[in-house]
Amino acid sequence: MENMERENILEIKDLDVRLFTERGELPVIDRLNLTLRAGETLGIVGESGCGKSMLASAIMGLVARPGKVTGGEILFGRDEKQDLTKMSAKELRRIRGTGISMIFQEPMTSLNPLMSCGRQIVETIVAHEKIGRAEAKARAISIIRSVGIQRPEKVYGEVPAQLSGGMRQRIMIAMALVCNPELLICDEPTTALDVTVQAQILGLIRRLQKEKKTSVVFISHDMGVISQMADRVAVMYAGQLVEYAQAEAIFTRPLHPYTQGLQAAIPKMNEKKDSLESIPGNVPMLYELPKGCIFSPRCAYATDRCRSERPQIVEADGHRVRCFLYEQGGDAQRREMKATDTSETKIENKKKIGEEGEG
Ligand SMILES: Nc1ncnc2c1ncn2[C@@H]1O[C@H](COP(=O)(O)OP(=O)(O)OP(=O)(O)O)[C@@H](O)[C@H]1O
Repeated sequence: MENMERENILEIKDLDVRLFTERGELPVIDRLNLTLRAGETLGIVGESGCGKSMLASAIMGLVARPGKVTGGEILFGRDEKQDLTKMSAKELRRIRGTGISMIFQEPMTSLNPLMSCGRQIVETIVAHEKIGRAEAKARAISIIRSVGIQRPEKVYGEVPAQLSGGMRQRIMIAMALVCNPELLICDEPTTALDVTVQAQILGLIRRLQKEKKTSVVFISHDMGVISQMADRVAVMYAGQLVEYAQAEAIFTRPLHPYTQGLQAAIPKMNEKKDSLESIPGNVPMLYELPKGCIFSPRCAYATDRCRSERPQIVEADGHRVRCFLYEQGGDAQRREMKATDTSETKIENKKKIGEEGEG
């Protein structure tokens, strides 16, 4: 299989990030292990507060107080990997833009409202490359065109406020990709957009990723969106990895009860509800994590053991999953009952991928 031959571009090993607060040291990311293969998309999914954005910050070297990386490694690169957690601020600045770049939910947080879109792209290029301004301008116009904007010369001279939300997101994608980074991190890039524009932007990211062979970490709370983007999926819950597998496996046979709940909520996600109707309750606060399995208070299958003991990650059916149901010698019947086939949901979601167009 082609996938098996690909090298890793990112290896996260035993990553620990803590928040140093008045309530003590809180494990916002707890011994996380993940890998991303070059050219693939790793989807990170979980409800609000699960630590997804903190993970993005850790990869970008942007964890700020009260947060701190307290352990583990984030190895980045093809042949000789460098540990991003050990880099100086100067080295990280160099890597951001050319090695790794990021797009956010709200383009206005990273675009300068006073500077024309074209000029912002030119400034990004000249900050990272030895290149004349005329050449940088030609490249800026070309990348504006390549993100599906039909009048690039006009948009070049416009400030972000003159553009629609979808167009602004396209400009942010252009800025993120103009220096051909190896890795693109997308943190909820379409959450603020309406469904049609969302489909166009997802299509655009997929097309550019294929053309440029970029590796992508794609973060979303929405399993429907993840199903359209990811080759491999990591499900996070309150700072812990609870399931990790090929997307196909996650969507056809989700193992963890939390993943199954996220899956069941797909049709309701677009209603922007704060909680999942299919899973009662909320993600626990980091200062009051349950003693046993952190998902046990919301889990229909929780036993006394789940409420008193923390499960470790186990390999089951080609997945990694953090649940006692899938331990060697675990309850085979319950296991069978849980791993329901949800391939129909997946097929429905594949159908949602929209045509690209200016939005
Ligand atoms: N500066 C901070 N001070 C205190 N708590 C924080 C801080 N930053 C993050 N947290 C807490 O860390 C946890 C993880 O936050 P994070 O933003 O990474 O989650 P998320 O899954 O990305 O959710 P969202 O989609 O809402 O951003 C949350 O419980 C959040 O309240």
